[in-house]
Amino acid sequence: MTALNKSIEPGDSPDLTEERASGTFDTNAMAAVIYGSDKFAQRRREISEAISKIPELADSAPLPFLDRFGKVTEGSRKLSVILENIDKLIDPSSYEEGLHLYTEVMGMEGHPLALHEVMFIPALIAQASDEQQVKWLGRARRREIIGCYAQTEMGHGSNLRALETTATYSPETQEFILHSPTITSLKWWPGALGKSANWAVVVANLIIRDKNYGPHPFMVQLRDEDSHEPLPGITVGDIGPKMAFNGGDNGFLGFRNYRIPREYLLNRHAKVEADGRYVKPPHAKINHSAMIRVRSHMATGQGALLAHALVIAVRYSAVRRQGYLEDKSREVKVLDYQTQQHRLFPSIARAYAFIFCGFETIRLYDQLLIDVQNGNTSGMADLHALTSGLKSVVTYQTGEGIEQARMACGGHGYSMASYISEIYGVAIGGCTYEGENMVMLLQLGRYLVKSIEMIQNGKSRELGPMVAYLAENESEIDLNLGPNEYLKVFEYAARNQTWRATEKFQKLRNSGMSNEKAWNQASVELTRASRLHTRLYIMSTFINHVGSIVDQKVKGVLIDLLNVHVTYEVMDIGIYVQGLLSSNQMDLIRNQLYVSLETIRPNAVSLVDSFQISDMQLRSVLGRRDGNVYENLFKWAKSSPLNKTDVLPSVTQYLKPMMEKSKL
Ligand SMILES: CCCCCCCCCCC/C=C/C(=O)SCCNC(=O)CCNC(=O)[C@H](O)C(C)(C)COP(=O)(O)OP(=O)(O)OC[C@H]1O[C@@H](n2cnc3c(N)ncnc32)[C@H](O)[C@@H]1OP(=O)(O)O
Ligand SMILES: Cc1cc2nc3c(=O)[nH]c(=O)nc-3n(C[C@H](O)[C@H](O)[C@H](O)COP(=O)(O)OP(=O)(O)OC[C@H]3O[C@@H](n4cnc5c(N)ncnc54)[C@H](O)[C@@H]3O)c2cc1C
Repeated sequence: MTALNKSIEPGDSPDLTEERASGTFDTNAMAAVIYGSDKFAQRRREISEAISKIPELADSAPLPFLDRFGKVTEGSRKLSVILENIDKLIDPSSYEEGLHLYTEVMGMEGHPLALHEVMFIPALIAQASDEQQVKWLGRARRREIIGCYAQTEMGHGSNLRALETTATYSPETQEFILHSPTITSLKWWPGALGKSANWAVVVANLIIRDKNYGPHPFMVQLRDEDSHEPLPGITVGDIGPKMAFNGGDNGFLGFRNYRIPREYLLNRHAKVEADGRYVKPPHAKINHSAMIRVRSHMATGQGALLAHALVIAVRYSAVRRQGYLEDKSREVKVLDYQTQQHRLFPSIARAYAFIFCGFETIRLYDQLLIDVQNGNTSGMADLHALTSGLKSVVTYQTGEGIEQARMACGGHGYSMASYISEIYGVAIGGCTYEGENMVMLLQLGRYLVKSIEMIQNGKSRELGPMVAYLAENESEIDLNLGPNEYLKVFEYAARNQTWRATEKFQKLRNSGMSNEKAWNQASVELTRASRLHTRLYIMSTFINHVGSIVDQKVKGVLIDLLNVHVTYEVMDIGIYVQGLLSSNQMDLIRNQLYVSLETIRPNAVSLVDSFQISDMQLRSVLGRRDGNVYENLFKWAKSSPLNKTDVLPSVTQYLKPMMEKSKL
């Protein structure tokens, strides 16, 4: 019996055992749905089992007790153990298996290869020519070199057109000269840059004969491959502690007229010939493909983070007893309170929705990658708009859900023993990285405005499938018919808001205001339209995915979860549907939501168990699979370095003399 399936083990908390017994479906079958196939769900369990057999892969101390230096060292130590044992643990050619291995062993804190896998290698795949891939990709995959993705500068992250780092072409020597002209031009934030990476994909403005061709990606060696010392002309270091990711070394980087060969411009799409002739890429934004890739993966990634926090909060809520309902002889599980269910269950639904929606988005990205490799860039604008909105909505809602999960654990949720604050710190980083959320919502807003303009110009037929609803008229809503009717409510809200925001923008512009000023004055309304459009997409992919499930018991509980989702989401956007739904209909939906919370209640623990996050990965005293929270909380506190001695030196040095003095 593994520690991961829904089976009940001797010594488990009776409260959790009771919860697992009330589940109506097989958690392994649900895990197969969550992880895309039974085969991969099974592989995850096998990998977790294999990890548990290598004691050196365990944390050397609870991570919250380590200082920054300890966390960075711990990440590198574990990486070396992983690599010594890699063939025993995973199929090294599988990205997904690698991701599971790293997530479980490393925890949330970050490690030297995170950006290497997530951005550096993908940037080489998308932007390096075949010849360049022969030169670098194999070395990167074999981890002979460690890379990062260095784009953001101290002064500019969102506005890529204002980046200051230059790569000036010298036809005489056939080199690019990289230079950081100001303090604000220092690269700032790239993960793994500070201390780990020896190579980087650096984004710099390409200058040829005084003409600026805009940001382009260059392959740049930063450190000596033997000594790991920075190369002459390179200034590099760590930017200091952050809200989270403190086992990672986000860094700064400056160049002093640093020369690289002409062949180091990643030239799958844009080229500079020896004489300085520039060959344009097939699409102006093709250099942004590494960002599009990460944004496409963020729905699944954030869904997993939300799931992680919910495993902790839901299990803990089933063992935490506080207060009374009808039976005054025993306190109730806090999970029985309607307020607790309302706090947690819609987030369980969102975690599932984000994961399912992520499947579809990754499929769209993989298709785009193939199309672009074949010279067809026509899908780029659609996917850019979609993923811009999606990363913004899922990161924001994930942050909200995790914070509610923390509060749902009361005081112990505030302790690092819950691990929730670490998950929160990591998740909300996503609101900022890969494009600040407001900025990205406005990118989608721009696309929505263009779609409305097409309708106004009689070109509705040319609209893509995801925006076709903007041209439709609303129909009668019968809310007894199920999720598809709720989808229509969302379509109404998104359509109405998109038209209103566009018309506001157009009216301001037509009044003589500049395009930019009119845009700025309509921008809050535009971001609202973008959020509604994105939430509609999430809901529709959730509905479609549930419709495709074969296992009837799994499908049944997912339909219950879908009912939580659609009713909660529609209540949440009440202000946008006032013209469509009567107050009687709103009351009906509200009541359906409360009924659906009760329906989900017996399956709540099984739904979070199905994420199959091992205790090692969970790193939470409150969320442990066996539910034995209290004795382990005491053990955890006793392991605090502060408890190594009864009397601290700071007490002897400062507090005792103070108290002695006060006695006189
Ligand atoms: C795989 C596992 C995932 C888990 C990850 C966990 C690990 C954590 C790792 C964290 C790593 C973090 C890395 C980073 O943060 S890297 C740096 C990311 N930086 C950004 O995202 C910068 C954000 N800014 C931008 O993307 C652009 O500058 C912006 C889109 C905001 C504006 O670009 P620009 O000024 O150049 O363009 P315009 O606004 O003028 O638009 C011109 C037209 O181009 C279209 N456009 C813009 N971008 C794209 C694109 N990428 N693809 C297609 N089209 C694009 C835009 O819509 C305009 O079109 P129209 O003229 O037709 O309207
Ligand atoms: C954990 C983490 C990891 C990161 N990893 C990397 C990495 O590996 N590589 C890398 O290159 N970078 C990395 N970054 C940097 C990240 O990509 C940028 O911080 C991000 O793109 C936001 O840019 P900024 O910091 O310049 O924010 P700013 O753009 O300065 O945002 C500040 C405020 O201005 C607003 N704003 C800006 N422009 C507009 C506009 N046009 N309209 C309306 N409002 C606007 C924003 O909404 C925000 O409220 C990382 C950042 C974090 C937090």
